Amino acid sequence: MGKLQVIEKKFEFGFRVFYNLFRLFPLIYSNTWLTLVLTAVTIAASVGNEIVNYKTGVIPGKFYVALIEKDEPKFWHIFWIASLCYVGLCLLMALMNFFSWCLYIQQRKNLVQCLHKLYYKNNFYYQLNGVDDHGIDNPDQRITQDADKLTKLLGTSIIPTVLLSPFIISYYGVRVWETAGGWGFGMIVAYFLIGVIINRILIGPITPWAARVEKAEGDFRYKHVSVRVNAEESAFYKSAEFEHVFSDLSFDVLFKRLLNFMCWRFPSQFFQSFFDYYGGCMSYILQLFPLFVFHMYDNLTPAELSGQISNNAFYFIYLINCFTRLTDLAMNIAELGGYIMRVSEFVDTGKLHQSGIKNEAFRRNSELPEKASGDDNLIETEHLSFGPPTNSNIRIIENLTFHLPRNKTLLITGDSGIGKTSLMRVIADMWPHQGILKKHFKKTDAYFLPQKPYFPVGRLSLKQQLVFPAEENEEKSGNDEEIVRILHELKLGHLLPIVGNIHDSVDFEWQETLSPGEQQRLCFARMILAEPTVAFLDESTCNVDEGMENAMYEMLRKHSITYISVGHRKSLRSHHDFELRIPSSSSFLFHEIHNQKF
Ligand SMILES: Nc1ncnc2c1ncn2[C@@H]1O[C@H](COP(=O)(O)OP(=O)(O)OP(=O)(O)O)[C@@H](O)[C@H]1O
Repeated sequence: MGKLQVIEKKFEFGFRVFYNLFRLFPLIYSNTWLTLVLTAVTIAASVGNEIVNYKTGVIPGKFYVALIEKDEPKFWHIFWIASLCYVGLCLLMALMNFFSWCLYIQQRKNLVQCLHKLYYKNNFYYQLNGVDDHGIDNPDQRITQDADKLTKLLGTSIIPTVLLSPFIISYYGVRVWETAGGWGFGMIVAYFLIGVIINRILIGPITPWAARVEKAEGDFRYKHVSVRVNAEESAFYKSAEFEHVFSDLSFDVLFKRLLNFMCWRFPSQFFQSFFDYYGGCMSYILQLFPLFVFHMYDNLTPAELSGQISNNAFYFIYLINCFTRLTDLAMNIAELGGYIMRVSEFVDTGKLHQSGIKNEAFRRNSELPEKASGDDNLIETEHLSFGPPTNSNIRIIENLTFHLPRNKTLLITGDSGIGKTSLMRVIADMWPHQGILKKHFKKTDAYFLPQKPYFPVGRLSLKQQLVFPAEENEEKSGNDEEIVRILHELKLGHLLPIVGNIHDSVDFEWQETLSPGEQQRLCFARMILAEPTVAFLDESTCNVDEGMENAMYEMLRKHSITYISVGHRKSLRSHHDFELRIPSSSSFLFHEIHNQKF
């Protein structure tokens, strides 16, 4: 029945993955000292674990000697030491695990905070979600999931192993060299190098598939979020069947990608298991050097020989194990590659946005000499033109010129889709423009009331919703009596008993519960409380009756707020001094309204 468009992205495993990881490190270690301390503590616990591991590794050899020699006091002595060593080993393993998880959550916190800083700076989140995603699919997924998986792999697996390996390899390498000579050591290194080469070939496809799986996970989650947010609208449309089919389709895409991912992991998984288990066999094969080639143990008794063979096997297997741990990481690193590419792509686009390279045209325009006349006007435009930021060839409005006198109100009218809201976007500096736009008011004195009411989620209290986006305890947040009065004026008094104390969190989400008209009036109350000098109202009374519309405009005048409205209703004319009619993208009618009633 349905069909979903699937766009594959090309991410490859290679040098770029490591280069991008290197560039992400300042973000992952942004809380530098704490993260470095946690890294050091994790490494210290790992070192301690290795030392105790070494102690326990040679215990079986000692048991062999004591048992074969039938030496009971020696046996009990080894027994007590062994018991202590194993208690210490388990404690250190638990500590290592604990600290590596602390490291992971700290790294995640650092990375997420940096991503948030980038996301919410200069409206980057609006750019990605509302204008042009610049190829950054599911930015929320990158912040919530990819950053998590990236730091989890890094903190709990990759960093401890990679930092510790050189020391363990050096220590056990020397031990192996002493017992099995250069040949024995060389054989282990060769074994490792073969493992690296085969792994490099096998893990190549894992990175792109890890990235594709992440994208599909994001799309699947987004489909469900969208159904959840729009459940009522969807139910009115009786679209359960449609949602069902498209939810299944969305999961099918994810399923196929997961299947591909698992298939590409299979050879790598097989090889790694083989490499690990065959390593155990290698530790006995290597005994041929001290025993048969160098004849190092010809003078030992059978008991001493069995102890020596057990110890040698431990050294060999440990060195091989260090190398196999590194090659085992390969699959993790390949998977990590996908997350690194997705997160670094987000960061790069964010930085590009912040440095304004994408908005160079916009900046050039605002640097044009502004010819418009003095500040006896509230707002002035001269040959103002703009189009969607995604397509510079399209012009929504072309050569718009008008001067709105200070303290005068303006109504913008025109057919649906002609560009009224877009003009608001330009005035709010959210869209670039050509030509001159002069605003004789401070940015902080202007308030834009968007067409679609917005209530942040989190079961916020009524007060928090009303002072949004300010914090509840900020100075300019209106006192409680004033809030109650404004709510009654807007016929929202019935909400007060529902919410109880206006400072307490509620047990519902505002946007899911309030009627469109209530939402519109509550947003209006929020604007009145913000005490702006100029208000831009985008169809802010379209969901209320004319009586309420009159009351709302009366409130604006009472609070001395100059306003510019967008709307279709004829009744709005009586509340405005001027009208800007936009019959087409290049013809405009700006005139004074003479039939005011107030
Ligand atoms: N982000 C965007 N990218 C591309 N085109 C866009 C974007 N946003 C809006 N448009 C297009 O710009 C045109 C003007 O849209 P706008 O929302 O300004 O219309 P409007 O006059 O406010 O309509 P209405 O009265 O229905 O609210 C429309 O054709 C719309 O499809």
